[in-house]
Amino acid sequence: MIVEVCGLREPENIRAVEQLAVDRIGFIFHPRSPRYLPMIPSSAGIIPDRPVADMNIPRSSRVSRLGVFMDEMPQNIVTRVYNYRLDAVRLQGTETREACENLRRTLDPDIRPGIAIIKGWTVRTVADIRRWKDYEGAVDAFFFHLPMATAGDRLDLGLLEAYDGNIPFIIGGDIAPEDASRLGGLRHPMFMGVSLNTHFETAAGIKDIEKLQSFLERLRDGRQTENHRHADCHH
Ligand SMILES: O=C(O)c1ccccc1N[C@@H]1O[C@H](COP(=O)(O)O)[C@@H](O)[C@H]1O
Repeated sequence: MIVEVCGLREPENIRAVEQLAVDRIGFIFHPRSPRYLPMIPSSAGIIPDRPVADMNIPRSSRVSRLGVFMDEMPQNIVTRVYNYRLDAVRLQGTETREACENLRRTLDPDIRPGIAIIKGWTVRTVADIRRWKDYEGAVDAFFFHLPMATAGDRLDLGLLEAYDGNIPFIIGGDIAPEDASRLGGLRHPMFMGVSLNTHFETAAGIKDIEKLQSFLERLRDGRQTENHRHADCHH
């Protein structure tokens, strides 16, 4: 299972998160988000926008980088992929299958060979889950933004049983520290990982390293317990 921490913006905090056992960090390029990572606009659009200077930090060789976009213009996505050396792009607006395919053709191989294209949307019903078919063959993974369920059963993981696609998915949306053991025990053949964000912050865009660390430990424990349980069932 991969762990993605999304919505970072400060270099020191990015370095600290990259020291943890996480697999991917994510930047939000949606201007209305409090976690928005701005670019320095180019002079009259003659040269491409540049990243803010202090974001020009060395890349971790172990932790990959994701950019999150919502109905963004393709040329802006391309500039950010190049400037922030992104390995994956998540489209979380109303982008169509054709938009995903066109973006991949623009980026791969010229700008970023092998870039991962992820389509995300909010999943509230089984019909929402079934929308995966619209993107079959066009994307590398899905991001399902899950709603909160009833009190006591915080995150509604039950909906995921309706997913019968062959493309891996990541889940996110209100995942909190107390969800670690349940997520560690989640078994679905296409379940790829979790995306953590707002419940692991000290302020918008600043991640709480201790909270993340303790979540990662509990996730690993939940995983081990589930693996033992699974092994016992098969003996
Ligand atoms: O975090 C934001 O501000 C944001 C804004 C616009 C699009 C996506 C955004 N966040 C992504 O959504 C998921 C779920 O976040 P949360 O756990 O509900 O806070 C997260 O993985 C971010 O990638």
